[in-house]
Amino acid sequence: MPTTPSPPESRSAVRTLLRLWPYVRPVRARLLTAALIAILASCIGLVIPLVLKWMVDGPIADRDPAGVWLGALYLLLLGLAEALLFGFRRWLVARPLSHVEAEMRADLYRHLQRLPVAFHDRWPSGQLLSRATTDLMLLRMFLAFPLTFLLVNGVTILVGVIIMLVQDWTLGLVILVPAVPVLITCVVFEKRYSGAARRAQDQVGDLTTVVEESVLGIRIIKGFGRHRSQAQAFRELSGRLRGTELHKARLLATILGVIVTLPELAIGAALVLGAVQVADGSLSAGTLVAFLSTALALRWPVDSIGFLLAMSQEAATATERYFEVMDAEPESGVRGGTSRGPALRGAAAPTRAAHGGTSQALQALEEARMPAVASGLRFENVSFRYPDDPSDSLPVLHRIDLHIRPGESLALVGATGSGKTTLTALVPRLHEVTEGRITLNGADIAEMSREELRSRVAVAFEEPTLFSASVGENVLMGGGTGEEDLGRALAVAQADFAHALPQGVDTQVGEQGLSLSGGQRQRLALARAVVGRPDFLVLDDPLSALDVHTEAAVEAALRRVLADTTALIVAHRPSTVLLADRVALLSGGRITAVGTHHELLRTSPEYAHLMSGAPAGEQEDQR
Ligand SMILES: Nc1ncnc2c1ncn2[C@@H]1O[C@H](COP(=O)(O)OP(=O)(O)OP(=O)(O)O)[C@@H](O)[C@H]1O
Repeated sequence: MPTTPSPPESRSAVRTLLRLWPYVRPVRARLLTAALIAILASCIGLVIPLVLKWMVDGPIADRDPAGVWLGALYLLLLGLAEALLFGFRRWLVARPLSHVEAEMRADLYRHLQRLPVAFHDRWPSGQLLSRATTDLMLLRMFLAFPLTFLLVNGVTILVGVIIMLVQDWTLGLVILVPAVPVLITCVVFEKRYSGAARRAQDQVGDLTTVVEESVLGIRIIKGFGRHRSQAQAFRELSGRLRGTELHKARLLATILGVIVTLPELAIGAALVLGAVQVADGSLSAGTLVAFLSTALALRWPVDSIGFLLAMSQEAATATERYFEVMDAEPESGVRGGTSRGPALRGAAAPTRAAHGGTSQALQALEEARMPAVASGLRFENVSFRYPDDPSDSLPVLHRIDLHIRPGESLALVGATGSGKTTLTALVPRLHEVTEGRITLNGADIAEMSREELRSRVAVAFEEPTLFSASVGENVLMGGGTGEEDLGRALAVAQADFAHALPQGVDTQVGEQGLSLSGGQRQRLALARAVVGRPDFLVLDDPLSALDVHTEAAVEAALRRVLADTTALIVAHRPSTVLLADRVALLSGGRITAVGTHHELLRTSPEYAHLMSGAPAGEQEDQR
């Protein structure tokens, strides 16, 4: 399973959360207004104890029922105002924050589409899914709640403490005693909780990956009776996640224990002291009631700090995980200036002549007569190493020189693992060459925009991928404009079965096209490759799942299409090779022979062996 890069060792939660500013900026006015409204509502809550004081020392002491009723009316109005203001705050933030979440998700999705294939090879899909769902939900909740309430509760506590100190400063100091241990606990908690939150969110990603793999691989799991071992793997991961969540709960329980108990003890102490002072006559009963009501009104703002800090830590972790993906470099666009490696032009391909025998020498001579700006598809001194391969390892492809003339189709043959798929992936720039360059009609593909490159080059892979869309939509993804192109492409790929589906070409194919057979999917993928009438066609063994009769029919139709298309076709079977005008043999990361099928059968024992259908065990891993 691919693994994600490990998270940074330490980070400041505030600095991490500040990265959300570009998304929050457009809604800052609403958030600020909502926070001010919440502060106002909270402060109204703090006026209630003062009304109580007035009632106890005034109308209640004077036994004045009208005054008591008036006080009750004030309390009711204050309570109503507080509730209405809190409701208004929620209304103010709900819509803009769901917009922020949607924007961030859209940006993440857009970025994922632009990240290179090498990134997707490295990152487990579950990690990306969990970032796009759970993490973004945590961020929305943070913006809606802890962000505002850390501020609101902070201001409320400050105002409340000032009111208490004004009522009676000695009792106020008693209430303030637990502040220091509570603050220390918060700092310690923040550090510990941040580690646990990161672990838990990463484990959610791992769990998502396992669920996704199990669902996509359900046929293999059932076919090999692996459901028990798969369930075991799932249980282990979910057990680990449960352990981390319990650890988080224990940390939260500890901080809540401290945050709730110490202030409660302080309130208890203040109550005893206050009662003694009232008995002494040095404090009015109303002041004590107001003091204690204020202290009790501050209970929720203080108690909630634990939750708010925990949610903020989770949001900081979610932000960190979100930006880990967003910070990954997208595919490079147009490479300006000179090419990366030395460009060999015309016949300047000494390695090929040395490796390829007479047929290549002939080709080199022939190319020497061609104009300097060679047309067709040309690999010039191309080397390639996968980004994660150690730099001292042998490159997968080494100094490849290959020229496919305009309108020519060239079959690429080689033992399994020799690098054929890798070579074909370089043409649409799914991977970037490490050295050298590839040209289309003389133009370096690295200097073309991706849109231009992909409008000129079409690809079909051995493993055909279809999307949850109609058959027609899947095919027309390759270009083409309508019914006519679609019908022609389906005919070339011998995919006329599409017309016989329940809703014809409008029939929806299930996820990954699994409702179709392997051969049907391959033919639709081939139709997708040819529908846009590309100048260049790259086919990675696209007929492997077809029976011989269908293959022959596809080949006959393809031959007509290929008449004016420059094509590179990975082939394993002689029947596919015969589609092509010439064949190149890839061995040990190099092109070791180029010629017609019959030439290579005569001159290359390795080629003859590969085409003979004999077990190719000894041909593998020649690099
Ligand atoms: N994403 C990747 N990261 C690192 N190495 C890779 C990656 N994909 C393929 N390789 C390695 O590159 C080499 C060439 O693989 P490639 O798929 O190009 O071979 P192939 O000739 O197409 O094989 P086959 O005929 O079996 O499809 C192999 O050794 C493979 O292990």
